[in-house]
Amino acid sequence: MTSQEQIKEQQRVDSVIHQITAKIKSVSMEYAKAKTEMKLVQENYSANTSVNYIEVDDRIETSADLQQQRALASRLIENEQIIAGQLRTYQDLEKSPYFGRIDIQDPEEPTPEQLYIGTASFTDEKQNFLVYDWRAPISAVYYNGTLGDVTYDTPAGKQLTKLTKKRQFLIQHGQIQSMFDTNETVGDELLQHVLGQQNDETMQNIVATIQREQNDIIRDTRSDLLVVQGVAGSGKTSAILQRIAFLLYHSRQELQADQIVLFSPNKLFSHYISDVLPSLGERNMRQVTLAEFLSQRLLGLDVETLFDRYEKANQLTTTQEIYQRFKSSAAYMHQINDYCQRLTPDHFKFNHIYFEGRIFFDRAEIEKIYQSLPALQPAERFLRTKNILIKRLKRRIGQETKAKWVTDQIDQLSDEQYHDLLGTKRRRDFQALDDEADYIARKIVTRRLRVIYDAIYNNYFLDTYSQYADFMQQVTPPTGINQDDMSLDAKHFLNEIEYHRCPLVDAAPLLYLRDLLTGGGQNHAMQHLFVDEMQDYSIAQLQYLHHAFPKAHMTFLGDSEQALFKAVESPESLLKRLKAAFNVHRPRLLKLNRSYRSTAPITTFAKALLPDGDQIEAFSRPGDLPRMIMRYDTESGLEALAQEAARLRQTNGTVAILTKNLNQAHLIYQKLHHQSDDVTLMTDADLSLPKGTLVLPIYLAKGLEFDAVIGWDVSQTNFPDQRYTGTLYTIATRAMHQLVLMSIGQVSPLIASDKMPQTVLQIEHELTN
Ligand SMILES: Nc1ncnc2c1ncn2[C@@H]1O[C@H](COP(=O)(O)OP(=O)(O)OP(=O)(O)O)[C@@H](O)[C@H]1O
Repeated sequence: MTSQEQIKEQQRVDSVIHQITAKIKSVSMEYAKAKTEMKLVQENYSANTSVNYIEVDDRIETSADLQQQRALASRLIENEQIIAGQLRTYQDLEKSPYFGRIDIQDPEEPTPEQLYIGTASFTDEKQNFLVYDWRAPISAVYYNGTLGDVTYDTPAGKQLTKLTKKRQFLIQHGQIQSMFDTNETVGDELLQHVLGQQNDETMQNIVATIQREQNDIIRDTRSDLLVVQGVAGSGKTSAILQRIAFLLYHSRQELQADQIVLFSPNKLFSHYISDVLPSLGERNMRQVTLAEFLSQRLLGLDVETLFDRYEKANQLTTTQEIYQRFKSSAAYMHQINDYCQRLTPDHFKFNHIYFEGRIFFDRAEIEKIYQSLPALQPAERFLRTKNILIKRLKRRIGQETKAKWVTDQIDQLSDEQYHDLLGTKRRRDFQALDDEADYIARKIVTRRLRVIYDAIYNNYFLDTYSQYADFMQQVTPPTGINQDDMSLDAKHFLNEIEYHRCPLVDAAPLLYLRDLLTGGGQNHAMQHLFVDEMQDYSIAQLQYLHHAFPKAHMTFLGDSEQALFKAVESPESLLKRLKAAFNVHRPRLLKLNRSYRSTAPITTFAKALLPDGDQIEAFSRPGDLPRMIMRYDTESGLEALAQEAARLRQTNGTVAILTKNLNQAHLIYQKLHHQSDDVTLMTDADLSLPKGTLVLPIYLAKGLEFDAVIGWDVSQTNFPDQRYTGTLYTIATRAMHQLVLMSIGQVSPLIASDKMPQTVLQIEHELTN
């Protein structure tokens, strides 16, 4: 490209930045004004809240006044937040106003038009677009089109235009660092540059370099079930986040960030991705891990986590494995549904409702209510039972108001307490003095019996656990286990419940049964459900999520090769199973085969670990060959590890030592942290990733990436057979720039196999088998 051309482009950059700076100035003034206004209201508000109440009437007036001020304050806060958001967007644009340019010529136009694309739109005073948002319909051409005739979607339908030029820019601090014209989606030069950089503490947005197949995921607004199977490092997580930003832009009026929920693999990951949406001027969606979601819904129980499962996964007997598979299947959930539909009223397991240690509503009474109702859907019948119980509770409250303890309590009330009970009522609202006393008595009894109301409201009168155990005893078992085995398992489940524990595999089925019988548990407001690392979810769990968010469009992303303890399944068969389980209309499967995270030598090694690794395409970024270091006892292995970690740290911001399990992570940490204060042991409770040397079990590193990775003890003892292929592959693919593997004793046959080309690994010692 001629330097003349670059000078011209730089002049445009300068001119746009000049206008952005002017805009920042005016918005800053607006912001300062909004802040002052806010402060005034706040001062006024706190002056009012310290008023002494003398008369009830005063209090009512003051509180109306306060309410008005509160509403005003929240409006001002909202306004202040909007302006602050705009300011942040302009400040980002000021450093790098855009990253792309397209020249397009519409059929009826004599000359092409030049459009510039950036992370947000920017218009001049006459509302001419100086920068187009990357999510605008026309911007799709930048990501999708090669030069020539192209079409793009608009609200009015498909539009045809001719793409005559596509130019990419790297602009930093207002200066064009490089620019290229390209016919590709996004040229490799820019991608090389971005991917070669050191890892940041949090993930970056990828809008400047989105690839065509990623763009398909981001801009899909049609599918109700979008399944993305992508190899490690192919940008699945990145695509989710840009997709959310796109959806928020696309449906600005109807969709709010808190109507989108993302299930993420762990809390570290939640933090890791938390900057992407704000960097695109959007609020973050809701984020939750499966463990958090299940324990919120099963309050009082200690629900086994995926991490507990990883730690135990290889201790399961064959029969236990059959249970696990069965309870993870759509067939099991289907049987729960059938069971609930067929359940006769005399098979309901009701609980007594207790009050202060004594039975308040007897289970027999509840049973009778339920049985007396017409044969409706279980949930409807349950709701009616609930309403009758609440009516009876109200009646009991009415009777109790006459009790002596109530009159005694009224006599002892202070003025303040009395007014408190009166609430917004005034003396003149009552016809007679008795009415007022009655009102107060009711309030007192209602407060005391509130726990009963809560118990009814929360369905505590159904013994869900016994009901689920009853289901297990009736279920048709799969081949390999019989009815007696299922009964034993039901006993085991109830025994766990005694200790307030719930096995992970039972959590979703249990909740499903509870929801079907009680009619609860569904959130109809959620419009999009995203599940990252879907290979770690069972179909039963996914089905429960679909039930819990019935209106939500689903986007599930995963890599079956990274399943840490599950057989690999082809994406097509997975989609088929999901389609059958979910009853969706517009399912779509997309695949991402190109891996961007790691250097080409690392990806080449990682793909050689897999039986069907050929489909993985390495991005052509050069780097060192992965190294294999062998030692023959743990002590010298740990020595070598310490040296290796220190060596890698000299050139890398983060070095992660990844282990198979928590015990091994502890062992390493014990040894290393005495030698260096740069070492951190990461646990499930950690929320952020520091720089330095990190030690963590692989399941906590899911979805994350590090400058350098040391895979600890990839020996035959630790990784004996193909059940560990997924684990090893996941370890190797966490590395961006450098990968070292260490083995104590003979190397795992997964690595030391005939299939592994000798050229993909640099070996420090000869392999012994
Ligand atoms: N189009 C792109 N432009 C720039 N960087 C990209 C692009 N696509 C992916 N990357 C980078 O590649 C790395 C891997 O992306 P991401 O974590 O989204 O992949 P993933 O498929 O979710 O990986 P995994 O399944 O292994 O966790 C990230 O650093 C991401 O920023």
